[in-house]
Amino acid sequence: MEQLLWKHIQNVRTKSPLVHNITNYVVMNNTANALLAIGASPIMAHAHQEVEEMVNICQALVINIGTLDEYWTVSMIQAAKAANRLNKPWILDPVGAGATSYRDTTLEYLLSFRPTVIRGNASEILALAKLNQEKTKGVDSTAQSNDAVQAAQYLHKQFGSTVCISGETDIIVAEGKEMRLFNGNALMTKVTGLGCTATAIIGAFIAVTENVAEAAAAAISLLNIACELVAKNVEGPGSLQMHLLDKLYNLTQTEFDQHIKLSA
Ligand SMILES: Nc1ncnc2c1ncn2[C@@H]1O[C@H](COP(=O)(O)OP(=O)(O)O)[C@@H](O)[C@H]1O
Ligand SMILES: Cc1ncsc1CCOP(=O)(O)O
Ligand SMILES: [Mg+2]
Repeated sequence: MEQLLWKHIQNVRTKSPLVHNITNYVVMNNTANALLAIGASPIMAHAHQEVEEMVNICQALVINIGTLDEYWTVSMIQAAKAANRLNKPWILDPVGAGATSYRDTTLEYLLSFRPTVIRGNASEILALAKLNQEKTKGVDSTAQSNDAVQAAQYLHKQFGSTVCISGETDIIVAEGKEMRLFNGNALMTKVTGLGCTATAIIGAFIAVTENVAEAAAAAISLLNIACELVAKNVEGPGSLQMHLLDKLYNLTQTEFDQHIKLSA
């Protein structure tokens, strides 16, 4: 499995897929840079006049509802609809699901276009499956990944999506499959947008990888091993964020093989 995942990483580096992102103001620059660092080609575009055409030329679409507003919601729906019609792989990041009814209504509509992958923290996955009535605190999780496995299975059954629950352990739920990934570093929770970065990177991997669960596992392992290695030599979140781009860019197969921890 580990060798297979490294092959997917190399594939992204050589094929350089065009990844269309409709994401939030907080992370736009960071996620574009992370996509470039792993070898993909990002484009951020949300104008109603061009969204459908953009989905047509890209190899994958990323929709992230972090800083929703009326105009962007329409862009997201146009894009998700087009991806579904054109059979393009697309990933949904339900940032802050359950925090407000506006987010939930928008997410309900987006889910109807059957995202290839859904990636969120445990609170968001729980809210999305409407299995808990508690309010999400905001964009950060108040639950553990394990608590959301049933919710992820429900979402998979309902929408056919591969579901990635992020946290200290990342869990990937797909058809008859549950993978657990144990890389990463707690300092990652102190840098905004690393969940969004995970989502964008998965977007690049589903563009070039047929097996969606493997694509997600390769993407998450790449990000988390890079952070883990960088975290050893940094003083705090600021330098983690900066050095992460370098490590995403130059991570070697030896480093990957020596550090990857998963159960498939
Ligand atoms: N306590 C932790 N230890 C190691 N890695 C973590 C931890 N918490 C989150 N991560 C990693 O940080 C990234 C973002 O996850 P998370 O914080 O759950 O997302 P979000 O930012 O959307 O809430 C994921 O790649 C995840 O594996
Ligand atoms: C803080 C914040 N507010 C709206 S979007 C956003 C970024 C959330 O990023 P992540 O979910 O990756 O931590
Ligand atoms: Mg998030």
